[in-house]
Amino acid sequence: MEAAVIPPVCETATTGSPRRRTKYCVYANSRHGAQGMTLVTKPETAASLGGGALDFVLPLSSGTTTNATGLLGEAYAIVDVPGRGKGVVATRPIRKWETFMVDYAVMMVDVEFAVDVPARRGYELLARAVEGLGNPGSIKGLGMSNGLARDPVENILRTNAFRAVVGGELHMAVYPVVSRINHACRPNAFLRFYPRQGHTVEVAASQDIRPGEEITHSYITFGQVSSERKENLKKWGFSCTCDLCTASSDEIAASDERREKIAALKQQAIEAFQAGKVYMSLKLTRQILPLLPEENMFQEMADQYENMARIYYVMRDRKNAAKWARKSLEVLVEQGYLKLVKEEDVGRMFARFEDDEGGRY
Ligand SMILES: C[S@@+](CC[C@H](N)C(=O)[O-])C[C@H]1O[C@@H](n2cnc3c(N)ncnc32)[C@H](O)[C@@H]1O
Repeated sequence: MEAAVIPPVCETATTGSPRRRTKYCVYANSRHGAQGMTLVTKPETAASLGGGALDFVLPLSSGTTTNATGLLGEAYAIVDVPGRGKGVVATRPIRKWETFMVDYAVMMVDVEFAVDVPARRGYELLARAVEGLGNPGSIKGLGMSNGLARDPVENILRTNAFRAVVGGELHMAVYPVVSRINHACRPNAFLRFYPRQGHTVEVAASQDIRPGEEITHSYITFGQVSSERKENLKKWGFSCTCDLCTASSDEIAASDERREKIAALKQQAIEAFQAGKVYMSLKLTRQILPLLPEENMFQEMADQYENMARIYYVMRDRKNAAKWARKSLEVLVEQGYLKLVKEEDVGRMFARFEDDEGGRY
């Protein structure tokens, strides 16, 4: 395919001493992937990525097709969700752990750009970055719900961007389809990022999802109680209307109680292990395991199974240590982080326990 890389357009910051003023450029390739790709970054960062910065090979997963509005798979559709703008719903049953969506960053902006470049010129460069895409509509149509932004592209970045490290520098990255997925405090899906593969993100189900059901992921760390979630979602600028936050006060209180219990047990298990009370630590960790599914805290399972393996390892019970190590690795396979469980992975886990001198839980 003929390349469609436009010559970079640059701007030098007006802050800092004249010799050390940072330069930022817009690099765009309108034919990268389905939508194009645009990068607003320092020339050194672009250079560190080599010639392939805007020319990643984008492997489309099966079941994913492209159309004018973005990467659309047959498993989901983007629809209006009352009170939450747009959202994503399942159009067929999605099985637990199934990977049903793949998306790519189409726009990445160095986080320091907004601080270093004066607003008016910065907004011009951002607009140019969007126009450099093969399909500017994939960015322009995204949600804007940030009350502090003074420019539409800034608003889109603030509402939708994820953090991404590009050439060692922190950037904001926008994914046109994944950005449509709303937050839930007990979500039914999760994201796996692949920064070294063209900043791809995959979305997988953490439970069975019915047709018509909204697909959600968590914008914040899992397992928080309602008051903490409210505080942490403030920086996203919305008050959450997910199923858990709009449940009855009894249900919210029961969930908070379970989450507090899990947090307390985790803390006590660590303290017992560190004090050399391994039987106590084992007993406490065993109590955590059945509580996790009740809050769908699936992303903790592998860690807790690994903790079981570590405790048995320190107790010199190699048979049980290997059993729990395998269980932990099996969870990572189910969740798509690992291809398969190899015996050498169990050995590697044990070597890690040795390196930690059994001291770290
Ligand atoms: C990344 S966007 C998600 C897609 C967005 N709804 C759209 O129309 O494109 C984040 C914005 O969606 C809305 N949103 C996401 N999850 C929500 C929730 N649980 N409750 C209320 N609003 C939510 C908020 O306006 C938030 O700033």
